Amino acid sequence: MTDRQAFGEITVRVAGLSTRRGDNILFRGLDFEISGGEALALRGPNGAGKTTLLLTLAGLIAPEAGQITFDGADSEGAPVLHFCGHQNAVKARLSVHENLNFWAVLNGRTGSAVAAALERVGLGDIAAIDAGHLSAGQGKRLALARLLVSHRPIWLLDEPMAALDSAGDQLIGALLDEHLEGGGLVIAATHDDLPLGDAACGRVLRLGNHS
Ligand SMILES: Nc1ncnc2c1ncn2[C@@H]1O[C@H](COP(=O)(O)OP(=O)(O)OP(=O)(O)O)[C@@H](O)[C@H]1O
Repeated sequence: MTDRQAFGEITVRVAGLSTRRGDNILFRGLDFEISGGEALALRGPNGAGKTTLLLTLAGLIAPEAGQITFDGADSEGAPVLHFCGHQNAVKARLSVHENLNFWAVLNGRTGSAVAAALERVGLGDIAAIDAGHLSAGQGKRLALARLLVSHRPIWLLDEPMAALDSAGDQLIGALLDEHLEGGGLVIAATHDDLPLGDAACGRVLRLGNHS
């Protein structure tokens, strides 16, 4: 582990994974492996199963068959992953600061302070307003700030660049690069290229018949 690494070695191994939604098996016999320092972009047409795969990896949908293992995960059972869905999980009547503080309490204050995380994502000046007033891109920035307040090595991100402006794309690129440099890993459903730096290890997994 180098000085820059925040996490120990971790590998996600997926073997023979099949997941059903309704009557349809969306993917069958899926095998892949991803380790700390790598980012895997899930690509494919609408309905291909990208979100479903993220939900399955997060343990929110039971697979039809196959195994998912997190090698190197803390044997004490400390949470290893963040799941950021395409809905931002924002409570409209709480302030921006209160929303993020809720997640810090729930997930553990193992990363940046709430105020620092809000500054980092560009919401420091509007921390006191009700989150219901946020624009779509600001809501996405608030969701991304959750990644910063609790240190977890595995980030599962659904459309992380959705609604972000070009500065927001640069922000997510910087956050991803730092996370990978620290030994974390990222699996992201996306229709666009992840804005990774040149040094980052980006891979692509295509889902669906038309990809
Ligand atoms: N609860 C459900 N019951 C039945 N089918 C479902 C359910 N949830 C999702 N599906 C179907 O599963 C398929 C995969 O959906 P999913 O959201 O994983 O696709 P996606 O690749 O993320 O798509 P997009 O690019 O549009 O976000 C879709 O055809 C969807 O209609």
